Amino acid sequence: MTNSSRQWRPEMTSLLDCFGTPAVLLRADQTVLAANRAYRRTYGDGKPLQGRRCSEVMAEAGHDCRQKGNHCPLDACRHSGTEQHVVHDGVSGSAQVDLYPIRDDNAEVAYFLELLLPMRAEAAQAARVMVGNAPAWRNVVALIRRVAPSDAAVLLLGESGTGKELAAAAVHQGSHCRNGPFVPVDCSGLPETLFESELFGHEKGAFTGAHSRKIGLVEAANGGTLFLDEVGDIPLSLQVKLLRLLETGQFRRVGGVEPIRAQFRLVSATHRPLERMVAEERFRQDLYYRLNTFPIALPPLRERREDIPLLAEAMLKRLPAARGLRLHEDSLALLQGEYAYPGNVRELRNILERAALLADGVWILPEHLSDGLRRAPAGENASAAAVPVARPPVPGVDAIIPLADLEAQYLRWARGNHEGDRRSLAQCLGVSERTLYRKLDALRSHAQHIVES
Ligand SMILES: Nc1ncnc2c1ncn2[C@@H]1O[C@H](COP(=O)(O)OP(=O)(O)OP(=O)(O)O)[C@@H](O)[C@H]1O
Repeated sequence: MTNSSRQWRPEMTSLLDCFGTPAVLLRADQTVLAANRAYRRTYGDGKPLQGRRCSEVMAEAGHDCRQKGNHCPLDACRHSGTEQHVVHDGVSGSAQVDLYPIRDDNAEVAYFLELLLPMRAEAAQAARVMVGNAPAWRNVVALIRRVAPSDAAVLLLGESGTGKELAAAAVHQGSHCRNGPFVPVDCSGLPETLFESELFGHEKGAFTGAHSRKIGLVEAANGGTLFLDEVGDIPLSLQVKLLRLLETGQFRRVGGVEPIRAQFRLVSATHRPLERMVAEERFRQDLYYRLNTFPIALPPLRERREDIPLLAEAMLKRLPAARGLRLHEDSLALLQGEYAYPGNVRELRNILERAALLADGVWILPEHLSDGLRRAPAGENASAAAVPVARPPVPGVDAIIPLADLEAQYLRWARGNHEGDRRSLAQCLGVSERTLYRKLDALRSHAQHIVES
């Protein structure tokens, strides 16, 4: 089915009107096929928008997606054929953009359904830093959104580097304490002798060296969120003191007599198997129940490999050492390969940081990646990545390959990187639109053949 046969039908608009938030049906070349009332009101000044490109409509409404460096979910969806969820910034606020491919009888993507959900600034900020599109990760984000506005104690469970602190900050941002402080406490780094005074503070002269009164972390978290990181590392002897605080909401500074009241949202995290520790009597059961009102398990990176391109892209943008570096497709294949990432997302960030320092040119190449990664087999699904990966327009100059292969590679690159529609791409390539369709069709059936064989 071609774009021209995918015509507007009245039921499309009426179907979209079932959504309360702005919703629009798009063709692959970004033209609007149908838009609901909320979309027309918010972005179109109430005018009909059919046939116009969504990026133009958004730009006129002050949401210039491209200029602001927002990631285009339609491009990503066209490449991957899978739904996309991103956060876009505009002059009048941020919105979560959900994009779904709608398939025809032949399972070909016929249209794209885009839903825009306006977001509070804090929630948008949290979502932006919590990169990921894999179902397991989206589930984490959905649970955070659900629990954040409540008072429930959240327990984040997951291996080191899976994003527990990031998730704790997102709970804080989405809670009614968001204007208060977010106070992380690394429970594994506190020697037993210091635990009480760090947590509860001390009075002047409470012990040798206590030259002045000190406010503890619990008091500092008053009106905000107390994040107990590595809570499974608290020794048994101190667990009872923490339990008392959580049960009474009160504590005493070391050397003090006055009980002090503190109100805070409690979020804890651990990589330890707390349930087993309770069974082995290494962790108090009553404290476990206090902490564990709402558990959220964070998946290890090896169980959400499809997020590696997105994460890598986001990290390369943030790393000062990356200075516009691009990830070569062979490097991405290695990153998405069989490597187990024991250090999870933190390890991925470290790998990219090191690679950025080693790379001289524009590309991060396989030789810039760590040895452990290079020993693991490369992933087969790298080219089906959710994000269009920057790749050189022609293969390495030191290789002579069949012209037909070169043309196919170049076409794939041109299709992924050209900003305009098919007609303008055909013009740039110096061929007719029909020829371009024929060549792209041949590419598609070749890819299909590879998938099926
Ligand atoms: N989904 C994500 N999107 C973007 N960055 C992430 C994501 N998950 C983790 N990171 C980054 O990975 C690093 C480690 O994350 P974080 O400190 O939250 O992990 P953690 O589970 O608390 O680790 P630990 O248990 O060792 O304290 C941070 O730099 C964080 O910004």
